This record gives sequence, structure tokens and C-alpha cells, in this order.
Amino acid sequence: MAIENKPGDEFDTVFGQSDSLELSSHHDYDTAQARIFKIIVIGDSNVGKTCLTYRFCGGTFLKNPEATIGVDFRERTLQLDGENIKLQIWDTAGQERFRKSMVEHYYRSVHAVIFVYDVTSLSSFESIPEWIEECARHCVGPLVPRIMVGNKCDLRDRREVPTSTAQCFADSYNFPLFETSAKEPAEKEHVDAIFLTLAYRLKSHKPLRLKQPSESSIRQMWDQREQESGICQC
Ligand SMILES: Nc1nc2c(ncn2[C@@H]2O[C@H](COP(=O)(O)OP(=O)(O)OP(=O)(O)O)[C@@H](O)[C@H]2O)c(=O)[nH]1
Repeated sequence: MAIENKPGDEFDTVFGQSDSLELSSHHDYDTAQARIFKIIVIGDSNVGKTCLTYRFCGGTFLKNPEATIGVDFRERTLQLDGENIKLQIWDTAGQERFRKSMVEHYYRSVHAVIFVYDVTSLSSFESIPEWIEECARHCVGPLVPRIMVGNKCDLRDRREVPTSTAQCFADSYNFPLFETSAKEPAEKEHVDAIFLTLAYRLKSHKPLRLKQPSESSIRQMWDQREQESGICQC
């Protein structure tokens, strides 16, 4: 299932609103009635994808996480404006050797993508274009809401990626940028807000019917992909 969405649409962030939102773990709500959205979390190994998703779904910092093999699933159901929304979060493996057989599954019927980098690792930030490329190769382009998250902000003395650099990059793709820490308890609400921002975004869009893409739409996707990656094939 794809979602109706126009490239360049604004995201309304929900920072500062989370106090007034009803949030709970999935068993508090009638999940059978919930609309389900699949969100994938991607980025280099060790950037904190597992810890971020665990912070949102489990509410705490996961100590000693192991490298993700293939994919881990976590879910959380939210009640937004009286509607039950289930976020099904796919925490993907950053290590190539643990991804290979699963990649097709990651991207199938995805509703939103979270690109994660580590603010203390320039190389993880520099990998983001490759992750965007991978999305494009699997037909996940500007029509799917995408956001960028710089994690490990608690490691202030070790920062290698300035906010201004990340913001400039995110703006060039029209991605909302968030910086946070899965570890710092004070950042818990920011982590919630990141996922909530996506949830609101997804909730306000109607699902499109699935259909086989036409040749012209595939061409269009390739054009978009070239534009996004800055590749000129002249
Ligand atoms: N200081 C700090 N450490 C963090 C934070 N988030 C994660 N970590 C640490 O970073 C390491 C990697 O965390 P993971 O969540 O497993 O990273 P991942 O991106 O899921 O890694 P893969 O499963 O290999 O793709 C662990 O040692 C975590 O404790 C954070 O916000 N701050």
C-alpha cells in the first residue's frame, strides 16, 4: 500500500504538544480497529536504530543491544484525535551481511522511512545518500514521508556532525531533521515527538489502491531518483 502524499508537503512537528497527547502501549487500545502503518528505520550499523525504536515502543533505554540480524519488529498504538493508529516499526540491520536476504521485505508496502545517523560519526552521516539511493532503488521516493534523525546528542564532546550541516542536507531533500538521544531520559519526549510527527503525517493521508506501476510512472520514479541524487545522465 502506498500513501497519497505530495513531494514538498510540510510536516507539522508535534514538539511541545506531546504532553497533551494520549500515548500508551498497544494493549490499552482496541488494536483490531487501529489503522496500521509500517515505518522502517534505516542507517549505518551502530547509529542507535534499535535503541531509538526501543525508547519509543518500550519507554526505556535498551542497555547492551545486540547487532540487529535481518529485522526486529516493534509496535506501538497511539490514540490521535480519537483514532487508534498502530505504528509497526521495522528496525532494520545496519550491517550489510545481516541485511541481504531481507531488503526486499523492508521496503515492501512501506508507509514512512526514518533515516538515522550518529552525530558523533561523520561517516554515518555521509552514508545517508546511499540509504536514500537504496530506498529509491526499491521505489520508495518522495511520495513516501521520510525524516532524518541525528542520534546520540548526549555525547556533546564527541560531535562530528554540526546541526547546520545536517540541516542544510535535510533541506536539500525536504526532509524534516530531528536531533535527539535514545539514551538521555530527558529526550524521551523528543523521541516520542519524532514518531508522533510521522504518525500525524500518515494519519492525514488516505491510502492509495495498490496497482502495478506503469512504464511512465517507473520512468518518473527514475527521474525523481536522479534529481534526488544529483546524478546527471547527459
Ligand atoms: N551515548 C549514546 N549511545 C547510544 C545511543 N543510542 C544508542 N547508543 C549505543 O550505540 C550502540 C549501538 O546501538 P544500536 O541501537 O544497537 O544501533 P543500531 O543502529 O541498531 O545497530 P545495528 O543493529 O548494527 O544496525 C549501543 O552500544 C548503544 O548503547 C544514544 O542516544 N547515546
